[in-house]
Amino acid sequence: MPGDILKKRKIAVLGARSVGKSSLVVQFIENHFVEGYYPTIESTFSKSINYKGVEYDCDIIDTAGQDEYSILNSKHAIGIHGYVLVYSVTSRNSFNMIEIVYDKLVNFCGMSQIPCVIVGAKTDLQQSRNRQVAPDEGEKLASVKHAAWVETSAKNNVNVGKVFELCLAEIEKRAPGAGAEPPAGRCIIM
Ligand SMILES: Nc1nc2c(ncn2[C@@H]2O[C@H](COP(=O)(O)OP(=O)(O)OP(=O)(O)O)[C@@H](O)[C@H]2O)c(=O)[nH]1
Repeated sequence: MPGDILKKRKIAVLGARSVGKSSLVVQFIENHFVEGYYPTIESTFSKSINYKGVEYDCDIIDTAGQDEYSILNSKHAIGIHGYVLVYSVTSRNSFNMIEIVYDKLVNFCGMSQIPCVIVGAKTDLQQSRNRQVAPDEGEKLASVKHAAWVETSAKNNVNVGKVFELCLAEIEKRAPGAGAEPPAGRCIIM
């Protein structure tokens, strides 16, 4: 049965520096929160994710923080099935970076949209520091970009698993034949 075949999916996590990309990935993979800040060069993690009864063998690529002048690394666009674009709800600049990174990706891929989830991270800090990005701004940007959107706290483990479920949902709804059973006796594209 097609549902029994392990499907490989590559997900890249991008966004400005220090927005919490690594913390989100580490919380998801290793179930703990990293308090200190250790700038990432690049790390790849593997995890099997069950989504709608199908087991997906996922590579999650945690990338170095970007700024508006960063050149998109082709490794983060070629062979990637879906994207997690992270901003911090306490940083307007990091929110502005989402559109810049998104536009670089669609230009590079030559597509009008990409499977993507936009993540507003560090919601636990909204009380102590000023929240700079309102939830409806995140939601609106996501709707313009045909992306999913969610707010998270890696520290309190809020919505961390949901990020990757939403990403798989975005990938699968654009997959060839999505929503339809593959015709019997034909090849299935993995
Ligand atoms: N309070 C709080 N702090 C967080 C959260 N997520 C990350 N941090 C802190 O924010 C800082 C940066 O987190 P990282 O996960 O290293 O950020 P990053 O985006 O991977 O950073 P780069 O590797 O530079 O791109 C660290 O001190 C984390 O402990 C969160 O949900 N809540």
